[in-house]
Amino acid sequence: MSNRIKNVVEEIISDQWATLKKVTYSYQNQDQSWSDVKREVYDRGHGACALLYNVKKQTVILIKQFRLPAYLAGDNGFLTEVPAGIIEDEAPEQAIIREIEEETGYVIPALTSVGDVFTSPGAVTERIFLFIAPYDDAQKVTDGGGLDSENEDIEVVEYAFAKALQDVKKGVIKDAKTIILLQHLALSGVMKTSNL
Ligand SMILES: Nc1nc2c(ncn2[C@@H]2O[C@H](COP(=O)(O)OP(=O)(O)O[C@H]3O[C@H](CO)[C@@H](O)[C@H](O)[C@@H]3O)[C@@H](O)[C@H]2O)c(=O)[nH]1
Ligand SMILES: [Mg+2]
Repeated sequence: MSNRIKNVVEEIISDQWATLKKVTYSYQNQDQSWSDVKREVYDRGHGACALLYNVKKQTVILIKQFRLPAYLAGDNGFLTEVPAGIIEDEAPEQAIIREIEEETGYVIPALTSVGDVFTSPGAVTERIFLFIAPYDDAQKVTDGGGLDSENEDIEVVEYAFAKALQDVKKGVIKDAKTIILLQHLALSGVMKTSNL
């Protein structure tokens, strides 16, 4: 906690599926003076996501689903992403193991953590925990596709890794966590990037 922040007062504006708060606080500027600041903050918890890769096939598993906020922002709304989900009362790795199975149909017993990021720190409290893991065909146990009870309609796509990187370059893949993980995998040297 910074001693440049004090008198934090939170007021809940909306508390339905997630929470929207109005927060006031005193902030000490670089010149030591104090300002009173007011901000709106959206809290929908934290998330976890994972990039599944197969070195032998040079492929990755991505999913495509409709994202209303992206649609409202002018996109067609159908985003290609890594599987991801909201962390409930559990460790990030446990959350992503469950989400991978629900969304892609793969059972992945263990993953490697590659850190965590704030997705939109000016407005949203969310921290996303990033993972990678190898997969093979034998680990696919169901079709995946998400939960009907949550109106999820997810298409699972096995992508050539080189095509995924080209789609990042072309701006076809626009989701930040997905781009971070694809670029991480490219930099890690685990997959071939020589033809790019
Ligand atoms: N009823 C209701 N359901 C909602 C609402 N907002 C989202 N949902 C549903 O709640 C479910 C959440 O699915 P998860 O798989 O757990 O989360 P996610 O949306 O994939 O979130 C992941 O990706 C996000 C986008 O990058 C990340 O923000 C998040 O941290 C996580 O990584 C989805 O079915 C979604 O439609 C809402 O306002 N009301
Ligand atoms: Mg999800």
